[in-house]
Amino acid sequence: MNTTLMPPVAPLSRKLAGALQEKIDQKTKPPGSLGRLEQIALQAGLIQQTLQPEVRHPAIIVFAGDHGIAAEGLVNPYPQAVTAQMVYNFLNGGAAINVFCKQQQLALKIVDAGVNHIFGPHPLLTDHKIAMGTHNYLHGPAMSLDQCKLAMKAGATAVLALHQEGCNLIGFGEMGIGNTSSATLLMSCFTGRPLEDCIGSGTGCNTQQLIQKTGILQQALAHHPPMQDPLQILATYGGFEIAMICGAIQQAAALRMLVVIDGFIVTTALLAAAHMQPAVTDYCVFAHCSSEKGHQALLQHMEVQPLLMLDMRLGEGTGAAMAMPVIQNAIAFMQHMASFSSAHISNRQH
Ligand SMILES: Cc1cc2ncn([C@H]3O[C@H](COP(=O)(O)O)[C@@H](O)[C@H]3O)c2cc1C
Ligand SMILES: O=C(O)c1cccnc1
Repeated sequence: MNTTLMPPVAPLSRKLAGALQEKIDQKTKPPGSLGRLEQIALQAGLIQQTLQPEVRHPAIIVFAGDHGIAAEGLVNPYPQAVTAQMVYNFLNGGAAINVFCKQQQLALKIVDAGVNHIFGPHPLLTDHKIAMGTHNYLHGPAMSLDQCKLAMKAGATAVLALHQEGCNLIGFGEMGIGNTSSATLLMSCFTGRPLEDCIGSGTGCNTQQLIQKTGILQQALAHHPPMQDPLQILATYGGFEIAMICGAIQQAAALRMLVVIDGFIVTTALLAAAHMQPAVTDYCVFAHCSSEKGHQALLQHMEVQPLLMLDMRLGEGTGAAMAMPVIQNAIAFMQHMASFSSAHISNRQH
């Protein structure tokens, strides 16, 4: 499916798994004692097809886009204008993701996927604007199939640029007021779970607002026929930033990069990507379990384990940024820890 649209993603070969596990087990520690770090080291070795995996130029890309549904304020506690205002905050270095990237020495790129505002040129900002926001999916699809394909290709282009700068570890983030609603609808369509299992309070809906959000999203689902084609589902309910992340993930996996999945919204972009190319998930590390309600169920549905539980629910790639040091340490132990033989330590229990 979609093999002509996106570069093909090969399922991860486990050819080196035995040798990688042997190397991990020869490190000066009881077998398995580095827990999830050992799994990440093994995964990085399989992705990079080497016994010496390494991290080069780790980066976060934040894709920003506006949502037609958000203009009416019925599903989002904050006004649509906050998307553009937050993009300026990213460019000025003031957002949470800026602080965390600086702290962790991660490169940060911002992509205008389709914000309802014209930005001037800025060294941190890449312009891949598809339109001034999506259409309201209460009345028709959020975007055309052509726009959806364009968005996926733009996401791939953004990843290609970072890869050419030497990056092999990439985290994805998003900004788009109203995008927990898109993510909810995508989760419900792709998993077949009822809306109530997928919906949460986003940026902070109170009880009344959550009832209203649920009613509106039920209307959206009723307005469109049930669909099978992942591209059509993505175009109907997605955002430009979500479609770009869907394409970006596929490109990153095709380039054998290690992909760090952020919170609820980015996980739904991966869900769409996995329905186009199932092997993408092999290349992913799941940074955290967001406290947005649907996320835990979604991770369980995908049969994956998040690294961190920090009760975060921000987006922007902040969860991915938190997981980066864990991943870097996993690869560092593989590179730098002594083995039992090199350190002359007995590798036997008495
Ligand atoms: C100031 C501010 C900064 C944010 N940074 C990320 N989000 C997050 O909240 C939005 C989704 O929530 P909802 O669907 O409820 O609108 C997205 O933009 C997401 O990235 C933010 C939201 C706000 C208000
Ligand atoms: O988990 C997320 O990614 C999330 C949750 C709420 C609002 N924005 C993002």
